[in-house]
Amino acid sequence: MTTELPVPSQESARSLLRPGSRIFVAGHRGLVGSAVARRLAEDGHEVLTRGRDLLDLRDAARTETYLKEVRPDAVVLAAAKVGGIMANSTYPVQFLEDNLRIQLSVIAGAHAAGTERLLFLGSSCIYPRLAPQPIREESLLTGELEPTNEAYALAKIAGIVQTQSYRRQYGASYISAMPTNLYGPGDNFDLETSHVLPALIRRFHEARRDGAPEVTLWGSGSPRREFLHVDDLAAACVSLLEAYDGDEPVNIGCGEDLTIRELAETVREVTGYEGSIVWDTSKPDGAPRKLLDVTRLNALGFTPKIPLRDGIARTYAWWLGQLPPGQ
Ligand SMILES: NC(=O)C1=CN([C@@H]2O[C@H](COP(=O)(O)OP(=O)(O)OC[C@H]3O[C@@H](n4cnc5c(N)ncnc54)[C@H](OP(=O)(O)O)[C@@H]3O)[C@@H](O)[C@H]2O)C=CC1
Ligand SMILES: C[C@H]1O[C@H](OP(=O)(O)OP(=O)(O)OC[C@H]2O[C@@H](n3cnc4c(=O)[nH]c(N)nc43)[C@H](O)[C@@H]2O)[C@@H](O)[C@@H](O)C1=O
Repeated sequence: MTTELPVPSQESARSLLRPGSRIFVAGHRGLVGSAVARRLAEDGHEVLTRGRDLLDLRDAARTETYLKEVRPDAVVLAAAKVGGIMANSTYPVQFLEDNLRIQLSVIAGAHAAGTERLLFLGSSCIYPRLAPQPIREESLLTGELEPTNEAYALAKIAGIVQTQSYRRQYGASYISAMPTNLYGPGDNFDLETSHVLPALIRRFHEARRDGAPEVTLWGSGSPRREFLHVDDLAAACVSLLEAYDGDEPVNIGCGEDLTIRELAETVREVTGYEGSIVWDTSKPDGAPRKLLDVTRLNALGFTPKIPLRDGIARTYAWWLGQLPPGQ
C-alpha cells in the first residue's frame, strides 16, 4: 500500500466538489448524517435524502434504482448499523451483515449511477486493538482486532477495500474516512445501545433528578478514548470531499484523548450531579486506547473547533430540549 497522500492544491481542490453539487447523504437522520447534511446545505449544496421507511439500503436493487433516478454528483455513506460496546458485543451478526449489505448496495449503486465522488465512513475500531499510539492509517491489518467489535470492524474494513477497488479498477474518485468516537446533537441516548458519552449524560442527569447517591458505570474507567464533536466531523468530511482524492483512508480526530474516568468526572460536573461513581468491572472495557494520528487530516488544513467540555454542555442542552417536560 502506498503511503503518499495526494492532496491537491487549494485551486484544484475546489474542483473535486463543484459549488451547488447534488449530494445524497445516506443515513441523514443519524448523528453523523444529520450533521453532514446540515453542513453541506450551509455550504450551498443540494442535499438528497431518502428515509429508511422508503428505502432500506440493504436492498441493493432498490438502492441502485433510486440512485439511478436521482443521479447524485456525490454520495456520503453515513448509514450503518451503529452502537456502543454492548450493542456491538450482543449483535455481531447485524453489525457484520447489515453493514456489509448497506456498503455493497450504496457503493456499487453509486458507481452504477455514474456518481463521481463518494465518501465512505469507517471507524477507529478498524485498527488492531494494540496498535502503536497515536494510530496511523498504516496500522490497518497489522494485528488482531478488539473482540468486542470485531464483526463491525471487519465490515468496515471491507468497505475501505470496496472503495479502493472501485478506484483501482474503474478510476472512481471514492474515498474513506475513519472517525474517532463521536458525539453531539442527534446522538443515541438509549442506555443499552448507546456509546459512552450520551450514556453518561443520561445516567448523571437521571441520578441528579432522582436524588440517587451513586451512579454505576461500565468497566474499570481506565480505557482512554478520543472524542470529536459531530459538527467538527462534518466540517472534516466536507474538507475531504473538497480536497482529498487518495486511495488510503484518512483518520478524523482531534488528536487528544482522556480516560473514561476523566470523561465521567467532566460529564458529572456539566450535569451538576454531586453523588459518587461506582465502576462495574463485570462490564467490558473494550480497547485500552485508540487515539488517532491526524497528520493526514491536518495536512488538509483542518482543525477541530469545539472543545470537549463545551461540546458536552451543548449536547446536554440539546438532549434536555428533547425531553418531555419534567424529565
Ligand atoms: N457514532 C460514532 O461514535 C461513530 C460513528 N462512525 C460512523 O459514522 C457513520 C454514522 O454513524 P452514526 O451517525 O453515529 O449512526 P446513527 O445510528 O446515528 O445513524 C445511522 C443512520 O443509518 C441509517 N440506517 C441504518 N440502517 C439502515 C438501512 N438498512 N437502510 C437505510 N438507512 C439505514 C439509520 O436510519 P434510521 O434513522 O432510520 O435508524 C440512521 O439514519 C457510521 O458509518 C459509523 O460507523 C464512526 C466512528 C464513530
Ligand atoms: C465508536 C466505537 O464505539 C464502540 O467502542 P467503544 O469506544 O469501546 O464504545 P463505547 O462508547 O460504548 O464505550 C467506551 C468505554 O466507555 C465505557 N463505559 C462506561 N460506562 C458506559 C456506559 O454507560 N455505556 C457505554 N456504552 N460505555 C460505557 C465502556 O466500558 C468502554 O470502556 C464500538 O462500537 C466500536 O465499534 C466503535 O467504533
